[in-house]
Amino acid sequence: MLEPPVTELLRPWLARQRWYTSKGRDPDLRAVTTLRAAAPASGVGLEIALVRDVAAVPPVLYQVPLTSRGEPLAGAENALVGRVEDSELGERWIYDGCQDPDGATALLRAVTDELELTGEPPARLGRAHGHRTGLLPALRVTGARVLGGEQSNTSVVIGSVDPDDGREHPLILKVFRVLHAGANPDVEVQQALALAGSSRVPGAVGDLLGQWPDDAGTQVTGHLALVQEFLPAAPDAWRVTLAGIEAGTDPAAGARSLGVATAEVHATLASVLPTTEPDVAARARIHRSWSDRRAAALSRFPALADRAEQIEAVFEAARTAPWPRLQRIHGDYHLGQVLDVPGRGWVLLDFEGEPLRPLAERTLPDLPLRDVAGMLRSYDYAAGSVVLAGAVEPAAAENWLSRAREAFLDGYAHLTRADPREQPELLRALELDKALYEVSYEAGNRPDWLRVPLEGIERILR
Ligand SMILES: Nc1ncnc2c1ncn2[C@@H]1O[C@H](COP(=O)(O)OP(=O)(O)O)[C@@H](O)[C@H]1O
Ligand SMILES: O=P(O)(O)O[C@H]1O[C@H](CO)[C@@H](O[C@H]2O[C@H](CO)[C@@H](O)[C@H](O)[C@H]2O)[C@H](O)[C@H]1O
Repeated sequence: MLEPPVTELLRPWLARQRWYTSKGRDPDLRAVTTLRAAAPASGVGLEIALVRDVAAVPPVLYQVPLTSRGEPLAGAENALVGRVEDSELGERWIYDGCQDPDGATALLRAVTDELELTGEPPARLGRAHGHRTGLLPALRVTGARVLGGEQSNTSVVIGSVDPDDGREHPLILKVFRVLHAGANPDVEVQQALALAGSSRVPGAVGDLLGQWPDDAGTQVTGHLALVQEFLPAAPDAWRVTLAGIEAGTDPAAGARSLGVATAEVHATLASVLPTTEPDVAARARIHRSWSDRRAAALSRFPALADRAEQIEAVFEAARTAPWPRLQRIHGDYHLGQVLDVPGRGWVLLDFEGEPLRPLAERTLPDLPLRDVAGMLRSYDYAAGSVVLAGAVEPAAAENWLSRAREAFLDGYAHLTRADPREQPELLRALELDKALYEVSYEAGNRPDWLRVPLEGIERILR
């Protein structure tokens, strides 16, 4: 027994985290289960608390790995969640398990199936299973650090060496914060690509599957974490692109090669994962999702009501236009999801899909042009953000944007032999859909950036 109970301890802390989805509103947490390491490494206990925020509509299930220590951990003040009184162990210091290097190491060991995590008996059953996909030697962990920045999940870079030859094998452990029943596309799609031999995603190492009771008490399964090869010294395309615009560099070569890389990934995905006909039901479902996004953006930004009819007309034109076969895609493709890896080229990350979209939708075959549209929106964001910052004149940014767009589309068309510009209704609807999603996303996360998708909507409607 802990005093205060873990849900009370977590309440104020969770509300301050970047990945908390109901910013500005207090959570109301219910304990779902706690997965505990059977034999704690180094005397530091790892527990994964699964807590449901029932104040959110619909309720959101969060994963919170915690470590429990008998003494404070020097230098880890920022990782301290709080102090509790444990009825068996006495006073304990509870840390964010991702920021505590022993916690991150224990999570890695759970993924590589060297550490067992079991749920609280008897009523709140839960369990986790590690699953190794890569042939890694027995590694010695040398350190762990959480990556900072704007992230929907928590990623920890883990240094490790092969004790036999001293070679370094840096790894990245991604802890999914919002959990869903079912396979997480970030695991499923990236592993499918990596195991097909694609160098366009990081090497696969393993994943952690969890079991927990859903709202109705039925045991469900979903992914808790993913471990991959970490690619050091690889800036993401967002940073590379911003530096390029500010320096006045021609974007054509980089954007074209990104178009080629995108088409290559789409081709591999179509060959290793199921594809489907765009039948009446699939078209209706996707068309409905566009209308839902329009409604969500309008409720976030009511002034958009003036544009509602024009927006619906764009969606209607796309619904009746010719559609290609549906297939698995990236799903939330933007410049921040691509690394520029020296000697390897563009490497794609984060196939989890849009965090604001239900998982059931994100795992269905979809329109590959959705990714093309996502990247075009991202070039628009890059141009918009340098103008917002006053770093580049609007006319120069506009000129840069049109070169980047055309080069990206040329690269994509070159490899696929299907030019997205030959499907203008669909491409326009998907760009508009993404911009509407961005209105909702920015309203909840970065209201100062709202101008960028709003201006994007105006441009698309023009
Ligand atoms: N395998 C990797 N190698 C190097 N950096 C990575 C790797 N995976 C993720 N990153 C870095 O971590 C950031 C966040 O990862 P991402 O998978 O996009 O997480 P999130 O879902 O939290 O946004 C990326 O933008 C990138 O900078
Ligand atoms: O990377 P995530 O999976 O967390 O994606 C979410 O956050 C992104 C912001 O970091 C957001 O992307 C939007 O902003 C980007 C610039 O920061 C821009 O390049 C993208 O085009 C734009 O959509 C993404 O939409 C959201 O799902």
